[in-house]
Amino acid sequence: MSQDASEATGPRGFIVWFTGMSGAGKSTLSRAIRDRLQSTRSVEVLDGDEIRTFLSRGLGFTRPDREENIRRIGYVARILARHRVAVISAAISPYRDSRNEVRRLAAEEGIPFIEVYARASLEVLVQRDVKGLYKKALAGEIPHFTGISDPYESPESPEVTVRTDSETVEAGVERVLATLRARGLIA
Ligand SMILES: Nc1ncnc2c1ncn2[C@@H]1O[C@H](COP(=O)(O)OS(=O)(=O)O)[C@@H](OP(=O)(O)O)[C@H]1O
Ligand SMILES: Nc1ncnc2c1ncn2[C@@H]1O[C@H](COP(=O)(O)OP(=O)(O)O)[C@@H](O)[C@H]1O
Repeated sequence: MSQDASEATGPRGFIVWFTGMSGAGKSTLSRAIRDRLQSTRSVEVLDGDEIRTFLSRGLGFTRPDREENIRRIGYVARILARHRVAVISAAISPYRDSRNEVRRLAAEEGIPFIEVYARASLEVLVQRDVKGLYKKALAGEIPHFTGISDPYESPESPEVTVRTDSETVEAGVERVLATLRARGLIA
């Protein structure tokens, strides 16, 4: 049986939900935010790569598979947030409907949900090519590659947009933290 979260004490949980294309900076910003918060509270990063190894193994990159991946991450995020963890999700989550569904389910439980759009131009992403995937995708070697051979639906009204092609990591982190502070979620 699960513990009644209302019996626990400490700051309330919330979900910071990153979205953005591969190489946009979701992992970098998530880890930096975790580093800033972890001395004062419980915090967990749900990183795309790790999730796909342990929770969503076997899922690919078709729309139904990505939707299932996001549904699972959202489920775990809500469980953690219920127990007062600051949850940071760093999956691409390219579909607006999937993100909005996670937001809706969080809202049903009164869990604050902060959508953060990690945004950079395709030109910069291709220049960065952190994992060498853009080169392959542009050569037609990766079907369903987000932004090249698969859609990316940018958020319509994210709580925060971080332009990682023109802002420093530190500035992006500060803006996310400022939003959390303004909502009374962190000190
Ligand atoms: N076809 C295709 N499209 C996009 N990304 C691909 C693809 N194939 C492999 N990868 C690698 O998988 C990481 C994205 O997985 P996610 O779980 O975040 O994707 S999703 O949210 O389910 O859409 C993504 O990681 P990040 O670069 O950290 O975003 C890629 O490294
Ligand atoms: N302002 C910034 N914010 C985040 N990442 C940045 C920024 N400027 C440059 N980068 C670099 O861009 C890359 C982003 O990679 P990563 O965080 O793995 O992206 P993602 O998780 O979205 O795939 C890293 O090499 C990071 O150092």
